[in-house]
Amino acid sequence: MPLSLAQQIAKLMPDAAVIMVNRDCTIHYWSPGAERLLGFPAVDAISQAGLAGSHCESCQAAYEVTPHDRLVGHILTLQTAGGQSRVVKKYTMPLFDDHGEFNGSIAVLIAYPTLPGPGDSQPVPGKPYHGMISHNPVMQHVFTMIGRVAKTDLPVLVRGESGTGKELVARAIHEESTRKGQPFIAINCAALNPNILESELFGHVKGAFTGAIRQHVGVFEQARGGTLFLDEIAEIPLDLQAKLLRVLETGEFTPLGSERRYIADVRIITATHRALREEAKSGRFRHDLLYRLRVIPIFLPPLRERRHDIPLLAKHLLHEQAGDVLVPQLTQAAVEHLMQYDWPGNVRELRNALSYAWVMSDGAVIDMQHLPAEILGLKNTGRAASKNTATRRQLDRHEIQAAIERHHGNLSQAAHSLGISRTTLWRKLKTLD
Ligand SMILES: Nc1ncnc2c1ncn2[C@@H]1O[C@H](COP(=O)(O)OP(=O)(O)OP(=O)(O)O)[C@@H](O)[C@H]1O
Repeated sequence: MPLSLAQQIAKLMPDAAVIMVNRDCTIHYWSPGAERLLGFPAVDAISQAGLAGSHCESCQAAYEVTPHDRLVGHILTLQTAGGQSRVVKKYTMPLFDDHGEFNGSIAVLIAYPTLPGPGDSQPVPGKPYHGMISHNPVMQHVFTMIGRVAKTDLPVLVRGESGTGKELVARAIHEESTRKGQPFIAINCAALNPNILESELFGHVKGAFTGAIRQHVGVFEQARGGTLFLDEIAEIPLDLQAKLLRVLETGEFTPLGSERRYIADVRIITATHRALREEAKSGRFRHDLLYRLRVIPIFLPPLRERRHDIPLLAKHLLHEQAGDVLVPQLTQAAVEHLMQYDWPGNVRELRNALSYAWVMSDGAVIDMQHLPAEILGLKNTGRAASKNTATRRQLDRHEIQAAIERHHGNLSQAAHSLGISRTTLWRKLKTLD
């Protein structure tokens, strides 16, 4: 192994982290610059296979080097030994022996300087921040990240279970950025038929395919100058992933059936509930697209991991729902049940449960018996069945209205979030007048 080569690079670039890995990808050299930039002493780093798997997805991407890796200036966020986020540019060069076999690799990481310093955005714990409320430290860190990344155009990937607030984060970044005032367009890649997804993204000209009776402007064009939020990005088919990658690389897109290329002047924010690295490992997601999209990863913890937020959130959501009308109070017993439940649907489920409870209560006090059966730990028996049709109708109306508002009138997305088809939603809207 040409250790002296790594040492020479380290001498040449004392501020950079110079890391050399063996053919089995264990760390063989860790420069003094790496100690300073990443905070891990060389004695801890050497012989480790990628330090950081346990606490940071992108750390693995930073240290792990495969025979095919040849990364030129990829921007990554990683965590230092002290738990700070650090944005770096990563360069990697695989090395091969005389027989052409992979023989380790050298990685050089340099601090990426364009992010503003801490303190630029000052969310206050317990106060709403772009519609989100929390006093959980992880969420507070997310709010701070939002303020910082908003000052750049770097691609952000938001990961979190359904209903954790991924779209709210994307909107907040847009609102904090200089693109504020320009369009924010959200599209759910899972909700659309893969056959029309390409046209939804890039648009098509009249006659581009059978049934294309008129021109269609895609979301890349609709969001021009603003932000494009691609939700459930892991669900896009591989051939479309290749096309999206090309757009990100060239900064241009071509509508289906068109000869013309357009500049893609959008900031891209993506979201998924899946572990994209795992998707990439299993071949369902392109590695190169993953690296392009996940420059700044933001992770949203599920609600069951921040239970202490539940009373605060419940109050906030009831306030939002009741508006200026009398805001119902939750009894201690109701709060306790809310805090014990696991919330697989996260904040969205909490919102729906409160809508339900509000309808079931007298509107002034919500007690435990007003909560949905699953939250009380009851099986879905008589209680659910005994709901009378009138209440069910009211509840549906409220849920549906809330879903449509949340998705800004987009019925497909509203239907998706309610777990019903677009046609069923139409039918319900008709019966509910
Ligand atoms: N921290 C929060 N404070 C207040 N409301 C929140 C918070 N997080 C989420 N919500 C609310 O929860 C609901 C779901 O949020 P959002 O649509 O952003 O989630 P999501 O993660 O994008 O969901 P999905 O992946 O299913 O699209 C919305 O009504 C949103 O207003």
